[in-house]
Amino acid sequence: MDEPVLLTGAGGRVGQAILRGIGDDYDWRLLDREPLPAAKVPNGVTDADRYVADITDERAVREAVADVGAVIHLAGDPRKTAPWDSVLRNNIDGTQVVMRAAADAGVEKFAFASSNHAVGGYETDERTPDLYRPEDEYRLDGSELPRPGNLYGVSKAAGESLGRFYHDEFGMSVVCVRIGNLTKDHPPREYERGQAMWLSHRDCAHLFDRCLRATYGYEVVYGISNNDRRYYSIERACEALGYDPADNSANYTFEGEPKPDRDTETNGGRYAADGFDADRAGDAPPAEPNFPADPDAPGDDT
Ligand SMILES: NC(=O)C1=CN([C@@H]2O[C@H](COP(=O)(O)OP(=O)(O)OC[C@H]3O[C@@H](n4cnc5c(N)ncnc54)[C@H](O)[C@@H]3O)[C@@H](O)[C@H]2O)C=CC1
Ligand SMILES: O=C1O[C@H](COP(=O)(O)O)[C@@H](O)[C@H](O)[C@H]1O
Repeated sequence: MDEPVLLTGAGGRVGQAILRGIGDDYDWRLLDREPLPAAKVPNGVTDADRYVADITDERAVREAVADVGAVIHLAGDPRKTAPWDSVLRNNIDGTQVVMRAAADAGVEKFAFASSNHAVGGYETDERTPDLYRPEDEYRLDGSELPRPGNLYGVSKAAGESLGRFYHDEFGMSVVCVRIGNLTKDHPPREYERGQAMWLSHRDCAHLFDRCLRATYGYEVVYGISNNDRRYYSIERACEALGYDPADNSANYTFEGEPKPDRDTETNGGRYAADGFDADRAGDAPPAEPNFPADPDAPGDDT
């Protein structure tokens, strides 16, 4: 892609996993409502390419999106316990502002960070916990209707719908990635559900790289690693995007330790050059988070 790529929510966990992996492969515009410290910014990204703005600020978003070829839209409230007023503003209204501005600017490709919680309602009492185990053959493949288990999931389903609209009515290529559970260096510890939907940092960066390079119309795919435990199919991501994940939560013990003789080497450090600090890039969010802490959020694994 010759034109710049706008990454919203660049300072967060997913944004940093992406920048750590493919930070020097694109000309980035980084947008976040929090200023990004140098350690979170790849080399070569100038001050002019960094936007401290809220995604509900239409004017700022239109400025950031001008002349970009693609958008990776991550900014929003990621808490599964997020209240309606927050997801309405940050996730639904914010996504509408970013998608509308992108469509008006003639952006070619738009990758939207959807979530497993858009389909959490399929995890019924009858299906769980078997669903989370390697022997279970039940699969969601992205063609099913959303079935949110919380208001956060509702907001992600709304984002997917906005994407459908901006594809059908404006011709923008849109891919909605229902991200599983991103953690760094090892799958979520002692958490069957999390291990079934683990997305490693390197697979995350690779998947969004494919979203920028592949040719597609409108897609809904699952963003998880190649886990033996899984109830989300990665087939569509492989077929439509050329996704080829490297990691599998089965290569780790239930406690999250690498199993001997398994390939668990992560690709940390590729971008450890001046300024951008790869060792810090994937760390948990800053001590003062944007949103009050999610009581159910995993500890320090992100
Ligand atoms: N981390 C995960 O495992 C998963 C994440 N997701 C989605 O991926 C996206 C990123 O998630 P994380 O990186 O984990 O969250 P995060 O909270 O670490 O990062 C979000 C970033 O967006 C920024 N932001 C939030 N609201 C904003 C607004 N109104 N305007 C401008 N910037 C804003 C924050 O400052 C923060 O830097 C979210 O949309 C989340 O729902 C979906 C599924 C799983
Ligand atoms: O959408 C999200 O999902 C992940 C995984 O969900 P969980 O129910 O296993 O915690 C979550 O960690 C992340 O914060 C959220 O944005």
